[in-house]
Amino acid sequence: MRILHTAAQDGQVIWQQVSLMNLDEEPLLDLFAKIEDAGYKAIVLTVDSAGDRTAYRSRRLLPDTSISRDPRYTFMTWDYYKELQAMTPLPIILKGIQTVEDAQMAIKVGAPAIFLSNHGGRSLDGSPSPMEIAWEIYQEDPDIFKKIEVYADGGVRYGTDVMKLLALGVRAVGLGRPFMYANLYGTAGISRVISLLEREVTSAGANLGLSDIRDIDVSYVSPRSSDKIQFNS
Ligand SMILES: Cc1cc2nc3c(=O)[nH]c(=O)nc-3n(C[C@H](O)[C@H](O)[C@H](O)COP(=O)(O)O)c2cc1C
Repeated sequence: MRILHTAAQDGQVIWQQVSLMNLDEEPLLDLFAKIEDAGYKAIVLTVDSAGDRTAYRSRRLLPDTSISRDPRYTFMTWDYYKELQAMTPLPIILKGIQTVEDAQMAIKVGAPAIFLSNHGGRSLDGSPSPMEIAWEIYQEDPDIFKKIEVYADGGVRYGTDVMKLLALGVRAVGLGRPFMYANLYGTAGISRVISLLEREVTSAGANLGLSDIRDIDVSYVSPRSSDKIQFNS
């Protein structure tokens, strides 16, 4: 944890993801104190994934490394979230929000931000992608995007995925496996992913007639069917 933070560039904001499984290793207050001391700016708490991860494809190829989740996951409630938030001055961002109702509850309990995520589909096959969740939120309660910071990850592969999520009101997106796979080529691989994405986002923005990415809004996208979104051009 400390090593990662030491590697951060000046001004780079780093968050620490935690699962309740970490409780097996150390008491929560100690864990939170370590995260605070190391200089992280937020804690990202995984609130779903109560069961074992499924990781379907790797299970067919690799030895079974599944671990039973801590049974305390079943006690993950909104009240428990409030207790956790009271233990640290750092904002605790809820990761794994998949419905408009849970996004509304997050606002109600005063969460600073939420992460729409299905963990890249590794936890529960068939769970909605962040694009589908963001679209559901936009249709049913678009003010959510104004009331709370909404981030998203899972299946973001192209610049156009980034743009569609931002158009719906998501503030920032995350990518998992593209960076993991690129890391096989070390710094060069990571730089390549960043430059590809940068180019894709820039050219999608230009083709949409945007001069500043901050001007993107929902008028730039429309539904093709209930679960697919296309650009308006
Ligand atoms: C090997 C691997 C391990 C992961 N471990 C965790 C984890 O411990 N906790 C968590 O919240 N998400 C975990 N994730 C999910 C990522 O944080 C992220 O949500 C996901 O990879 C985003 O989807 P993408 O890979 O399609 O971009 C893991 C993902 C991968 C590929």
